[in-house]
Amino acid sequence: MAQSVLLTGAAGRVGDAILGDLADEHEWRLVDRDPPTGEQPGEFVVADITDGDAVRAAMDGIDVVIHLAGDPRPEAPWDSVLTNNIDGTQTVFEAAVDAGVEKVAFASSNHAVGAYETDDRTPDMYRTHDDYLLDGTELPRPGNLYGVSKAAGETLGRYYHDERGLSVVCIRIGNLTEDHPPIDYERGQAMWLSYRDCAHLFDRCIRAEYGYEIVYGISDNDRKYYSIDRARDVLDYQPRDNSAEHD
Ligand SMILES: NC(=O)C1=CN([C@@H]2O[C@H](COP(=O)(O)OP(=O)(O)OC[C@H]3O[C@@H](n4cnc5c(N)ncnc54)[C@H](O)[C@@H]3O)[C@@H](O)[C@H]2O)C=CC1
Ligand SMILES: O=C1O[C@H](COP(=O)(O)O)[C@@H](O)[C@H](O)[C@H]1O
Repeated sequence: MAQSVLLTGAAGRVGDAILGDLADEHEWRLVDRDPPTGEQPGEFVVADITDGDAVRAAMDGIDVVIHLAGDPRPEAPWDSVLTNNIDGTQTVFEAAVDAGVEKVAFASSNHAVGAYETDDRTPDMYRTHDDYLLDGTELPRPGNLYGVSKAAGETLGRYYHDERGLSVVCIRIGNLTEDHPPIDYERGQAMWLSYRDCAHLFDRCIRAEYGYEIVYGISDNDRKYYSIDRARDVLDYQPRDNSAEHD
């Protein structure tokens, strides 16, 4: 059955990947502070996610929220991540609970755990002979303030699940690129997420049943230091791409 889905950050790259494959699969309401370019698959609300009134209005009649909006730069300064990523995410979770939304999928990041990539582990952990693996049960270990903001978003999700009854899945997205994995970048190849696997993963977040989860969002790359077992088990994520199959 089609569900009513609110997609924040719809005008960005991850939003583009999701809507590229799923435009006809659900009833979409799109939110971004940047106005749309071209035709959209649903109502487009131009709003900032830190504007509580606008976010509450956008939640009306919504079953599921995919929350992407935020500053995606690993080098983003504290004032930006505090406003866009932490305050904005709290505003979205709070409005979702108030509106009786069932589930929220939160775009977390590999950078929430970037500091596990210590000097003694790298670059081996990016290569197939190495078996170092993070599975989503480890504590956050950010290597920058952007990663801190994503860990904060995951913790907000934990609170809104435990105390406010929301189903929440946090996707620690790897490196999304269109058509092929990053070139000459071993780390990016190990955490590549293809556009079609990205769309499929978020489709599973819309359709699956869960309580509170943290999963990694990468394709089925030969070398991976993030496990996708939890995404497979809980969401029935079945990726089709593998960075090793590209030159
Ligand atoms: N692209 C990637 O490989 C990865 C992305 N992510 C996360 O996924 C999400 C989406 O990332 P991308 O699509 O790559 O970034 P993007 O910059 O292409 O898209 C983000 C969108 O959010 C909007 N936005 C930002 N702050 C906003 C605010 N306060 N109110 C309303 N709209 C706002 C922007 O206008 C933009 O359209 C981000 O939260 C990012 O941290 C996480 C890991 C990897
Ligand atoms: O969270 C994010 O991660 C990806 C991959 O990180 P990078 O440091 O290897 O580039 C990044 O491209 C994206 O912009 C960011 O939001």
